[in-house]
Amino acid sequence: MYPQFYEMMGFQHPGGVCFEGCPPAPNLSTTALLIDFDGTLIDMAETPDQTFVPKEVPETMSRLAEAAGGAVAVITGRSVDEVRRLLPGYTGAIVGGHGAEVLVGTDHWVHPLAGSETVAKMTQIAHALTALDPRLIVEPKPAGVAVHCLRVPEMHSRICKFMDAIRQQFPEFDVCCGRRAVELRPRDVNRADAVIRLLDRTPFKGRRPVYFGDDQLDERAMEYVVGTGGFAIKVGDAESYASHRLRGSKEVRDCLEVWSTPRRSAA
Ligand SMILES: O=P(O)(O)OC[C@H]1O[C@H](O[C@H]2O[C@H](CO)[C@@H](O)[C@H](O)[C@H]2O)[C@H](O)[C@@H](O)[C@@H]1O
Repeated sequence: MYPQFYEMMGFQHPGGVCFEGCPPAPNLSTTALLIDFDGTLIDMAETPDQTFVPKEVPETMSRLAEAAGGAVAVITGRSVDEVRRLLPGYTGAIVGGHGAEVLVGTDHWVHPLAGSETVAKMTQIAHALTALDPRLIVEPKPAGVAVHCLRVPEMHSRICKFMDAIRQQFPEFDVCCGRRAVELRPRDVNRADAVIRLLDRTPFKGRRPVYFGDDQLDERAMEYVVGTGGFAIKVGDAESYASHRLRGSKEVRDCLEVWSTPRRSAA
C-alpha cells in the first residue's frame, strides 16, 4: 500500500515507523549496505530449495540499490546465479560462495577453482554420502560443495569427518563445519576478506558500511565494519560485534522496507 494512501486515511504508513531494534535509516547516499541472505534477509527453510522469498523483497532490494547508487551487496554462501534467480530484477552487488564469486554491476569475478575438475570430483564424492541417508542434501557450488544435514542433525559430526577426509585429497580446499551444513571451499576464500575488498572498490569505496547478519560466519565481517566506523545489526541473540539486534528475518525485511522509503524514515 502506498504511504500517501495511509496519510489520506489519517494513518501513519507502517513503513515510516522505525520499530525497536531497527535503527533510523542511514543516509543511503553515503552508506554501503551489506546484507547476508539465508537467516537474515530470508527465513531459514528445511532445504535450500524450499527457501521462500516474499514477493516484495526483490523490489525493496532494488529500491535500496538505486537509492544507494548501487552500493548494496548480498553476502552469501549461495552462488551468484542462485541469488539472481531468487531476487529477480535486483541490480546491486552479490558476493557469492562466501567470497568465491563477486558480482558488481556487470563485472562477475569467479575464483580460479570455480568449475574445475577438482570441484567436479569433490562434488561426486559428496553425492556418494547421500547413500548414508537420503535426507542429506548435496548442494553443488561453482567453487565447492555443501552437504546439508539440517534434516539429520545426528549425522552432523560424521559428515564433518567424512568431508574432512575428502578435503585431505584436495589441499587447495578447506572444510567448514557449520551448524546446518558442512562445506568444502577454496582455502583462500572467506567472507570477511571479500567484504574488505568490496569496500575498497566503486561504488562502495569511501562509504560507511552497515552489515546485517545472523551467522557466526558474518562476525569477522561485522567486526571489520564496526572497526571502520560503521555499524552492524545481528539477527538473533548469539554473541556479536553488532550494536543492534533484530529477532528474525521478518524484522530485517521490515527494517529494510523502512529504509527504502526515505521520505518516511526516521531522521
Ligand atoms: O551466507 P548465507 O546467505 O547465510 O548462506 C549460508 C548457506 O545458506 C543456505 O543453506 C542454509 O539455508 C537453507 C535454507 O534455509 C537450509 O535449508 C540449509 O540447511 C542451511 O545450511 C544455502 O543453501 C547455502 O549455500 C549457504 O552456504
